[in-house]
Amino acid sequence: MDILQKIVLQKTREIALKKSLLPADQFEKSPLFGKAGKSLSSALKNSKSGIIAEFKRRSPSLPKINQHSPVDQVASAYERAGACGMSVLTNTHFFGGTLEDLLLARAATSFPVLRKEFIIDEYQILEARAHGADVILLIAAILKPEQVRDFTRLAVDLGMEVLLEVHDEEELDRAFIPGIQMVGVNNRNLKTFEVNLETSKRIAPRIPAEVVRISESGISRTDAIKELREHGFRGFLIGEHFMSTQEPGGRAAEFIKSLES
Ligand SMILES: O=C(O)c1ccccc1NCC(=O)[C@H](O)[C@H](O)COP(=O)(O)O
Repeated sequence: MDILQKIVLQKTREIALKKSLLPADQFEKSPLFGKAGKSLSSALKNSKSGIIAEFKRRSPSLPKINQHSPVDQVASAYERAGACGMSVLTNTHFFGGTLEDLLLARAATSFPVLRKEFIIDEYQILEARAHGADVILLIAAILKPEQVRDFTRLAVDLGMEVLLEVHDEEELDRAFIPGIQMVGVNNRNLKTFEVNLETSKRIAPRIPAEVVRISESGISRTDAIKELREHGFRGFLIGEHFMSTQEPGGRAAEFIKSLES
């Protein structure tokens, strides 16, 4: 079983339990539920940096990244640093994140916030909105095309945007549908955990021109961003490079400043 299969198995059990404890209609009671979401795709189109900074405590490829930095402080420091949005891992079992992290990041900032989760059920989309997400991630590798279509429709109806994540051309061709605002190419091979930015460059020409291109994972050099921009990328999702210090916001600020020079 590969890591995505393991994650999906665990998520399936978790969602069944959650549904029995808290029915989905309860999410409508959240004060955040009816609020209009903030557009990450517009922020990226108008941004100089294009940086989406991630809050990530640990991961299957790196068991200890940052156990101590408080999410609200990191979130506001990322915003001050000039990031145009933030990604919050809410997956507890494999990444040590929580839905409370998402709420705290939302409350501490006014830029768009992405819920980074392995979404396999509409329940999680309602949950995302109730906890202040502006964007959800849909991972092509774990979804059928009809799920991508239905989940996109629901997210858009709730005022959110969708970032469709792909690892190769086949996933893109199978899962992309008009209405998706952003496509993210994940440079991490989830079978070996190796990262290779060539993956983004190879897939870029296949992404429809009107869609915002985001390169995800393994980015730690400003030169890499300059190269990826030449391939039409407008967004750059960075987790480990910022979080593997006690001052993630400070590292993001330095990085963004050196991008501008
Ligand atoms: O990061 C992992 O080990 C991982 C393993 C299995 C599924 C997803 C995984 N990562 C999620 C992400 O997409 C990254 O957190 C994100 O792109 C940032 O990557 P990085 O800058 O390399 O931390």
